[in-house]
Amino acid sequence: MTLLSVNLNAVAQLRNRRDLPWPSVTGIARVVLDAGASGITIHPRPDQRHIRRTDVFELSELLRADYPAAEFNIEGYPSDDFLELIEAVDPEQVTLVPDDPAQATSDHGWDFRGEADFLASVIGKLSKPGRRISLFCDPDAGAEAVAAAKATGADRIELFTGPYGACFADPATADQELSALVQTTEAALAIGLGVNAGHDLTLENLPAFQAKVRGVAEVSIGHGITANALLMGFAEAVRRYRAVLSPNS
Ligand SMILES: CC(=O)[C@@H](O)[C@H](O)COP(=O)(O)O
Ligand SMILES: NCC(=O)COP(=O)(O)O
Repeated sequence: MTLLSVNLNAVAQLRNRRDLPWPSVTGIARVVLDAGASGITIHPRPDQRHIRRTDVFELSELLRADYPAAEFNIEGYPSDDFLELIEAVDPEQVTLVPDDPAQATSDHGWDFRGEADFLASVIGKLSKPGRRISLFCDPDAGAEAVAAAKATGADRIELFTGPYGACFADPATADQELSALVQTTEAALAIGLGVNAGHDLTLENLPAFQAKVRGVAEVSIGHGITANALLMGFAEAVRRYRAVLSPNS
């Protein structure tokens, strides 16, 4: 079974359009956990364009108080501020991503060999019982790279599925991407490194991914699931507004 962690970055970004508290990030967290998601993912970025520092603490309190079995997964570049946030919030999973502060979104995995000493030192600081460390990983990283990832002390890699999502409409290219993802996954699992996956996974591209890339422990999905939720929810919202405007029609 592959667990679903719902990324709430997009919900926070929608909320941030106005100086208003809705859509509520903790409110949507409740909805997705009540619906069976196994955890919540956030990627607080330095400019707080979506998840704000206050969201991180509010989500942590919610999970601790009402959803103790849910996993809190915090993603980000291991800056001093990020490490201090992790220390304060103490999530079950930390996913380290090699993003620079100005980056629009995550678009590549770590260079495990080039950054080996840095990653080992960060993981040494972050590791503790009950916390998992995952490293964002290029889909075609291959066996040598995942061995280097394992040597840093990480528990898992997170496969960057953006390139697969981007080429899904072209079956031949998507098949090549899936083969690369399978090879990287098998190499990781063979040496005892767990595998997560995420970025641009959708209801359309997830079935083929799930059928071919076996052994993935968790997927984190945000943008696609938020788009689906809007589409699936707009009709009911319109009906309710119309009922207020024309109660007897
Ligand atoms: C690490 C990763 O895969 C990203 O999907 C990230 O969490 C998304 O960040 P944005 O929501 O800021 O694009
Ligand atoms: N780690 C990937 C993630 O959390 C969600 O990415 P996306 O579905 O918003 O592209």
